Amino acid sequence: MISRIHQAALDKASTLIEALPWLSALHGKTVVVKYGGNAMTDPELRARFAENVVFLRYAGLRPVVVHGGGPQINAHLERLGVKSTFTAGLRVTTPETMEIVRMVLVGQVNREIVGLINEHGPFAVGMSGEDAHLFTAERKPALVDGKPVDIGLVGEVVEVQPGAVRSLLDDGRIPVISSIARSAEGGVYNVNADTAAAALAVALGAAKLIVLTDVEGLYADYPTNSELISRLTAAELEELLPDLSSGMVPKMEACLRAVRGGVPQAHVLDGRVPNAMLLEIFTDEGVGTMVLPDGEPTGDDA
Ligand SMILES: Nc1ncnc2c1ncn2[C@@H]1O[C@H](COP(=O)(O)OP(=O)(O)O)[C@@H](O)[C@H]1O
Ligand SMILES: CC(=O)N[C@@H](CCC(=O)OP(=O)(O)O)C(=O)O
Repeated sequence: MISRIHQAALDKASTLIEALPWLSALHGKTVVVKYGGNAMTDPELRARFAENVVFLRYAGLRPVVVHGGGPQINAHLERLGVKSTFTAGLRVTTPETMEIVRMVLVGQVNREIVGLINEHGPFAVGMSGEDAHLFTAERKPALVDGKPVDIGLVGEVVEVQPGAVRSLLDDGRIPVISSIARSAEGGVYNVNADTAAAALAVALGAAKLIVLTDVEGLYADYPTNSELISRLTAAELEELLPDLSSGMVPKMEACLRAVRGGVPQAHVLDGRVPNAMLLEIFTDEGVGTMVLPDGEPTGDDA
């Protein structure tokens, strides 16, 4: 008879075996993980996030982290008494705000993520999206009721030169990238981190884009309904986009951009759930919302 202790050990072994097809399919593949500021507020969860990323690296994948830090920027602006507003989910960015955005993302948030990953070994190397011409952006107005509104030094990534990131990956490192871009004219732009992550996933030919946030995934009819949409195609998402509200708009646009750009799967996951990334990648269940290319079966018609 199998004792209870043995049963627990057997269950662990089956969980490991369940991961085998995914380990095999994703070996050597690049996964771009967007780590949102709202998913990094709890120190315990930040440590779990770092562990998960290092796990992916040891499991033979090539993880790349692109991070935001909206709440951390807000806190710093508040301390300095600088007012900041958002239009259509994007921060109105004056030259003074830009200096602070850059300082917080590159000098504070990036350093913290790099430090947490490197507690496990010499893996993480921090970069700003400006470095080695990684991201070049053009100034982008926000769209309010279909009309363009100037929001200052906010950019849309128009060119990605992923060479430096590829070299780091080839060297076994984990690139950790802040969502700042250079402008072709020599300045810097504040770019939404979801959009930057999608652009990089496309340029690297990543196998997955994973966006970590502070909700389970995409809800239908938010906020009246919290029914999770677990799978949808790019075309289905495109239809939903005009009805989405601010926080989710850049995230779902990023998933659409990634999938339309050739990334086979884009996911929005709950960063508040410990090990959500590992559950998504290595188990049969899957969690959060998955966006697939057109023509792929979703849950409803699979
Ligand atoms: N349809 C929706 N489904 C889920 N969340 C939504 C939806 N529409 C808007 N949201 C909001 O978007 C937020 C996530 O965006 P945001 O706050 O910008 O996160 P992050 O800092 O991770 O980028 C959620 O906390 C939720 O309040
Ligand atoms: C243009 C714009 O809005 N940029 C964002 C960049 C950081 C970000 O995207 O952070 P999250 O991922 O935590 O939201 C900002 O200034 O807050």
